[in-house]
Amino acid sequence: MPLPTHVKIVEVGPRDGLQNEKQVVPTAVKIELIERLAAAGLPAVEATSFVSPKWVPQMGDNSEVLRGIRQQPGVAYPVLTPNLKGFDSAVEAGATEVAIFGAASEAFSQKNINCSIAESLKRFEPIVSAASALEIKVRGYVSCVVGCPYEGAVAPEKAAEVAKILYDMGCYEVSLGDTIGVGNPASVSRLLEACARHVPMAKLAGHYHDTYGMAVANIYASLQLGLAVFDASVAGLGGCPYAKGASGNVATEDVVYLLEGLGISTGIDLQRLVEAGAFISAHLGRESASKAARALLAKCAG
Ligand SMILES: CC(C)(COP(=O)([O-])OP(=O)([O-])OC[C@H]1O[C@@H](n2cnc3c(N)ncnc32)[C@H](O)[C@@H]1OP(=O)([O-])[O-])[C@@H](O)C(=O)NCCC(=O)NCCSC(=O)C[C@@](C)(O)CC(=O)[O-]
Repeated sequence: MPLPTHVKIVEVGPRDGLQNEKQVVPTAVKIELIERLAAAGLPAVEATSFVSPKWVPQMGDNSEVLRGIRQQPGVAYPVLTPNLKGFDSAVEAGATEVAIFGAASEAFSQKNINCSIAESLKRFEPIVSAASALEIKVRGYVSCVVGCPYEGAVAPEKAAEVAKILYDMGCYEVSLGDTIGVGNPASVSRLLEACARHVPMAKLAGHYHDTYGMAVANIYASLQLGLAVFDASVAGLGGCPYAKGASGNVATEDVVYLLEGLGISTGIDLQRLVEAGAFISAHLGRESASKAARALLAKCAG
């Protein structure tokens, strides 16, 4: 199959990236990061999550963040909503796109959102109905699509089953989360083949963490199967608070560098993206996890 000519990147750094940071990141820094990412050409920047602040304190300023962004036309700013309470707060703060997040592993579902997979799917139904009435788009996530930190390997069919339910429920796209980054091109290809038997490939996205350094290889394997939407996190920020040891998402800069090399358009200005990554890395007081960003910054400096 020929590679896609255009790929959409969903930037998840301000949410998935920052949610695991121990130090409190000021609201103004989060807002500036989101605005820099949108200015770099990202078509979607996941801004925050309306989860319990007891569970994820870093996202406790969700309303201030969402209200504070000077939104650009044509850019989506989705937010995570685990239940109707979160959805209502998100709508009140002006959300026009939300994401619901389930899992392919029972143990992870319990640890992450305190209920079983079946209960979570029941909980999502009223969110999707309410969103549909308000013409709010809903994206779906399935976590632990390759492996779970508590249960080990996850069967591709299990991930596909949950992806199908989310898609049939009304999610416009389902993002497949390799939450702990254990996938490799072979296992991710098996996963995509299983999911594409139930959900059109054009409605799936890849969300690959880079724990074992396989994320870029997994994206390349996914492109070969026709996948054209990928989640990524600027400077490779992140990890999940309920998946110990998992590293950040694949770095957005690395994905853009790969895609540019393959002649695939993204609409993203790599230089401005690298500057956004340098901005948040300087704030966090550490070097970017993106190899492409580090190389480009060194080239500029030298
Ligand atoms: C789902 C809950 C809320 C259940 O948490 P719970 O404790 O079972 O909730 P509850 O319904 O029993 O309510 C308990 C208290 O929480 C409050 N509450 C209830 N809901 C909300 C809300 N939405 N916003 C604010 N407050 C809320 C509620 O009002 C009540 O307050 P109290 O009466 O005790 O004062 C909790 O487990 C939670 O917030 N979990 C979120 C965990 C999380 O954010 N994980 C990271 C995101 S997922 C991820 O990163 C993976 C992904 C998407 O990136 C893809 C991948 O990589 O795989």
